[in-house]
Formats: sequence, structure tokens, C-alpha cells
Amino acid sequence: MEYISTRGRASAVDFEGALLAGLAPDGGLYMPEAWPRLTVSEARRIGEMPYAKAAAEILSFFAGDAVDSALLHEMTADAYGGFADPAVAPLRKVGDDDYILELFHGPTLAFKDFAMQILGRLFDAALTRRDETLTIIVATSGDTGSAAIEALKSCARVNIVVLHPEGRVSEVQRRMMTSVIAPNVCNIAVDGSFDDCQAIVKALFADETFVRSVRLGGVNSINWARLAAQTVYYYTAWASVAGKDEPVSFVVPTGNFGDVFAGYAAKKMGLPVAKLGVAANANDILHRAISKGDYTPATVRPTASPSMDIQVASNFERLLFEAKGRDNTALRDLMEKFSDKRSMRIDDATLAAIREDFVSAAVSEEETLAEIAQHEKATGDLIDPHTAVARAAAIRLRGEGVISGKIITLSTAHPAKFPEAVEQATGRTPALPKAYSDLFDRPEEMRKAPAAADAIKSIVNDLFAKGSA
Ligand SMILES: Cc1ncc(COP(=O)(O)O)c(C=O)c1O
Ligand SMILES: N[C@@H](CCOP(=O)(O)O)C(=O)O
Repeated sequence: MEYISTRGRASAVDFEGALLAGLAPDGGLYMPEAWPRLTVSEARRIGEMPYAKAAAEILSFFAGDAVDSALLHEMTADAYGGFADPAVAPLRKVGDDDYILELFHGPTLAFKDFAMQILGRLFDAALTRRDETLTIIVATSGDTGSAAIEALKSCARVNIVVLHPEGRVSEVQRRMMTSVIAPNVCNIAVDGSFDDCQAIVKALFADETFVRSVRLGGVNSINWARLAAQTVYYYTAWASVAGKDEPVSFVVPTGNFGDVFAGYAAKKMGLPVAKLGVAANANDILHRAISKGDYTPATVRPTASPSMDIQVASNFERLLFEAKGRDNTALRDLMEKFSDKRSMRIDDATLAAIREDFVSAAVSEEETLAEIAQHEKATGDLIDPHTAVARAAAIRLRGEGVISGKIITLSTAHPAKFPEAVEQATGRTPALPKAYSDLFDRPEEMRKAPAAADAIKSIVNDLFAKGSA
């Protein structure tokens, strides 16, 4: 399986090449050259397997010859063996045709663990075999950072630098990152937004000398391997609720557009998916894009669902590439204009192509808190604010007749990562799992930096210039 850049000016690479590069050298994102195809009966056979086995099977389609299949099975068994729920990604029925897919039973209590636990193992194997080291740069709005640190901290061949927007992640999220004190881990609180952090990551990737000198890699969802691993739970969830070849819809709390794009990938591979619901918080650029064709970033608004406080969604580029019939010249032109104007009007044909698969809704702060409260009243369970955004969107989209049939809402984080919002909505404080019971007593270590690529570059150079991993 070969991977091509959305911008068409980088050579094709194999799965391992895409994994190690993160972003393509022409600034584009890697995509499978062609979608692997499964029949519906294959999808069911794999979706009904225990989670780790299903993951190895699906990942084999993406990895091709680049990773040995037996090794993939070992890695996934190891990666998902440590999840707190034996089902790994359990489904809860919350209404006649409504389900919640719990994706927060991994080591850092958010869906990021699903991909990151595999990526850590894939990096380890590839770098050991190649006798190479890597400096991983990560931008986080709260969850990717801790999942990446947890997965990579004991990887001797990797240094990891995590940029988070200062004061804009929850205290639990921050402590889960900054309390990991290790020689190969560096947390930086950036004076800016997540978008600033993500722009810095892309600026660093654009500096070829720097990329070579520290051997830069990335594990944000710009990295195709992240999305490949995230397609798996769409299969297992579909197989547990769907009759025969029944199409099912998924509603996904969305920020960087990675998780919902993994659902799109599953659909392109042949999984019967009806609609993919993009649920946005008050930072509603993706809802404006899908409903009106207006992709214009606004100032980031801090919300109760901080991990989705994102304006420029990296993976939207992958969707535009698809919706434009994979025309990389048109895509490159569009992205260059967007970079100049900071605004994009999506033409009617592209929008129509997007709407074949995607619908959207934006959920206000009041609605988010009301949904946490009403869900607790109806089920006795606490949900986190990101999940609440998606659940409120699912209820609205069904009510308006935009989606019908079975709906699976993705629950992306444990409520204890956002105790203030949950307590405000319900009066109950969600307890952190045992592994984190002393989180607030652990010492923290982090640096601070302005939102400037040069400042980050100089920290990374000081710490991890070539050969120091
Ligand atoms: C808890 C949570 N929910 C939802 C999202 C949005 O996911 P994506 O960025 O893949 O759209 C994030 C951040 O990525 C998150 O951390
Ligand atoms: N919400 C994310 C932001 C980064 O998204 P990614 O999926 O591209 O890594 C976070 O919690 O860090």
C-alpha cells in the first residue's frame, strides 16, 4: 500500500514512511493511494472479532507489506490488553436506536489512546530495525499530548516535545502531561491557542534543515497511522448493532476532523455507514463549512469542551482532497489561497460531495451543560463535555429528520478529565480512576514559550539536537 500527498509534490511512501514522516514534505497530508476494500461480510467477520484481533486485521489492510502481520497481532494484543474495560470499546444502549461508544478506557482516559498505543509500538519496532532516532513534536488541546507521552515515554529512540495552549486545557489534562518527568519528554505551555501550537508544528515541518537535524516526526492526526488505527472502532461498533448490511450513522465530537475522517475512511473501505455527524462546540467553523460552505476561522472561544477549541482543522484538507476528486493541483491551489486569505468559500460541487457523507450541528455551552445534566438524569451516568456536545447534536439531528435509524455517538473522554463542567451540570464530581488518584500531588515540569516557531525550535535544538536521544 502506497501513500500519496494531498498536495501532489512529494514522492509516494509506504505505511512506515508515512508513519515516520508525519507530514508530507510538500506540506500535504498522506492518504492511501487507493482505499482498501472489504465486503460487508468481511467487515462483519472482522468487526465481531475481539478488539485487538480486529485492529490487527484492519491495520494489515493499511500497512500492506510494511509491517509483518504476526507482529501487528502481537502489538495490538499488547496495546489493548491494558485497557480498563475488557471490551476495549464498549457500547451502551441509551435509547431505542441510540448508542454511546465509550472510547475512554485506555491509559490516559481519552480516545487518543486507541491510536497512540499502537503508534508507540510501531515507532519502537521501525526505529530499532533502522537504528534511528526521532524527535516527535505534538500540538495538543489537552488529550493528544498525554496519550502521546504515555505511549512514547519509554521508547528509548524517541524524544517528545508537547505544545499545549497555556491555561486552555483542564487542570487534569495539564497534570497528566506535565507530571511525566523524563529525560526524553518536554512539555511547553505556549502563550496562544491550540491553532497557534498546530501552526508552529507545521512551520517546523516546513523547515527542511530543522527536520533533518532533529529528525522530526509527528503524532497528531496529520499522521496517517493515527487515522488508520481509529477506523477500527467504527467496525466493532457497527458489527455490534447493525443487522445484516444495515447502514448505521455515527455522530462524532469534532475539532481537528481526525476522528470523523477515520469514520469516513471506514465507509470508503466498504463499511455500511449512513451519515457521519460532525458535532462542533461554539467553535463552529466545521459546521459553517458543511452547512454553508464558509470555512473562515474566527477567534478561538474557550469552552467547557476545550479539546475541541480548534478553528483550523488539519484533516479538513483530506476531506477537500477527496471531495475534489483527488485533484491535487486544485487542492494545492485552494490551500495556498486559504493560507493567504485565511478564508475559504467551498464551491457547490465540492459541498455537494461533502454532504453525501457528512451532516453537522453546532452545540452551545448551555446546551452542552444541559445535555450532561439530562443524560445523568435519564441514565444515572456521567458524560464528559465533548461527549455531551455530540450527544446533543445526535438528538437534534434525529429530531430534525437529518439522520434516522441507528445512531452511535462517540464518547471520547472520561468525565473525570473535566470535573468542573460535570460538577456544574450535575452537582456530582466524577472520580478519577485509581491510577490517577495521586495526580494532584505529583510534581509538574514544563517550560513556557511565546507562540513563535523560532522559540520552540531553539528549545528543541538545545534539548534534542541530533544524536541525543
Ligand atoms: C475528548 C475529545 N473529543 C473530541 C476531539 C475532537 O477530535 P478530532 O480532533 O479528531 O476531531 C478531541 C480532540 O481531538 C478530544 O480530545
Ligand atoms: N483535540 C486534540 C487536538 C489535536 O488533535 P489530533 O487528533 O490532531 O492530535 C487534543 O486533545 O490534543
